[in-house]
Amino acid sequence: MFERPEAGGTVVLVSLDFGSPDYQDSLNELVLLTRSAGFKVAAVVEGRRSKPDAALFAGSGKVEEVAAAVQEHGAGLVIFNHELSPIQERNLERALQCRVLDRTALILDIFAQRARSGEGKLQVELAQLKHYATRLVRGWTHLERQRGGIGVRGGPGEKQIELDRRMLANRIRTIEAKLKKLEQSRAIQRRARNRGGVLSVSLVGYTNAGKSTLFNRLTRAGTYAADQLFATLDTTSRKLWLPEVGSVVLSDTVGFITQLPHGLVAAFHATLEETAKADLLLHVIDSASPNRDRQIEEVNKVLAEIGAQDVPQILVYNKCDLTGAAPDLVRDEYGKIAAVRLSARTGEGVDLLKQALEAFARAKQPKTEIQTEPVTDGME
Ligand SMILES: Nc1nc2c(ncn2[C@@H]2O[C@H](COP(=O)(O)OP(=O)(O)OP(=O)(O)O)[C@@H](O)[C@H]2O)c(=O)[nH]1
Ligand SMILES: [Mg+2]
Repeated sequence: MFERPEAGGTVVLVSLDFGSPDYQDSLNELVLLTRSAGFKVAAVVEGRRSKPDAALFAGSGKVEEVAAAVQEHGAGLVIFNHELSPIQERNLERALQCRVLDRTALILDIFAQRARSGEGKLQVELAQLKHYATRLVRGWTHLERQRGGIGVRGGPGEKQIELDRRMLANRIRTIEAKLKKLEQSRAIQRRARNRGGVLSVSLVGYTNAGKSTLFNRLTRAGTYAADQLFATLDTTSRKLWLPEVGSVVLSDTVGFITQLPHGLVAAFHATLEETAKADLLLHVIDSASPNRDRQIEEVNKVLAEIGAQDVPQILVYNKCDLTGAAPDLVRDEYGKIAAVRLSARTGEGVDLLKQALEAFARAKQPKTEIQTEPVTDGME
């Protein structure tokens, strides 16, 4: 009904507090997401409710307040910090006379802008189609009810929607088949690498933690690093050479975020599976973020969802230039390196991380290959 707003366009954000302790964090994150998508935030309309309104999500007084803000700032888009039902979205667009997006659609929009590789683009398209398909189906049952039940057939609207649904379903199947093929060829590559005994290390972490900056630091590759959420969408892998160990395959991955839409997690499953099969995860943390601990938890939750909870982790407390803490290396009670504090931006502490990788690789080598000294894991 409304055109997709231009990047750089002005938007009004709407965020309602239903009493969740994470409310302020999720609002701050929405502002960052909106900027990352290339929009300017003109106003934030906030409110408090016990539960969403069935028709408009917000109360009608709140919707009037939003409409006034849209008018005042000449906004072309309103973004809700929540999931809207298709009906709420439609009612709101009618009431506000402008395009309305929910949080999921905003994240999908960012993903669509960022995907670079063929596979990444297919994954995003799949997530978008699935998002759209549920809307169409729900819209359809809604129409059906208006027409007086399932018995009434043959209206032109229904035929069109039925056709759209079939086309969508076909496209979804085609994409899924293509993704499956890509996944298989990646599995073959992975097997070849494993046979060669090459260690695989994945950088994981919350979006904006500094994974790509660290990846570049370690490999000197020109991966897109930016102060945006979801700057990286495709898994990039490069070989890194460590003096005592030889080659290591290092992968940069998509960042995690709270309330990542479910369809998206599924869509990126194939890419994230790489992560689950790595020998070691470098869990990169923005130690300067006020939400540091919540973000660590969230990342571990997603790792568990993709079956990577048992892959060994080294925590990388990044951005130590901002916190003022000196680079450092922390061992656990068994002498294994558990965490490294560094700054990917200035490079201080990156040598410690290389040491940690070397120590991990040495400990992981099959015992038969070790001739001179037994593996002690640094235990004494
Ligand atoms: N001060 C400081 N800034 C850093 C450091 N590392 C990264 N940054 C900045 O943090 C922002 C995010 O960095 P990225 O490397 O793109 O983060 P990412 O984890 O790859 O983010 P996504 O790809 O969006 O998940 C950029 O503006 C970086 O310049 C650091 O050690 N110190
Ligand atoms: Mg990145």
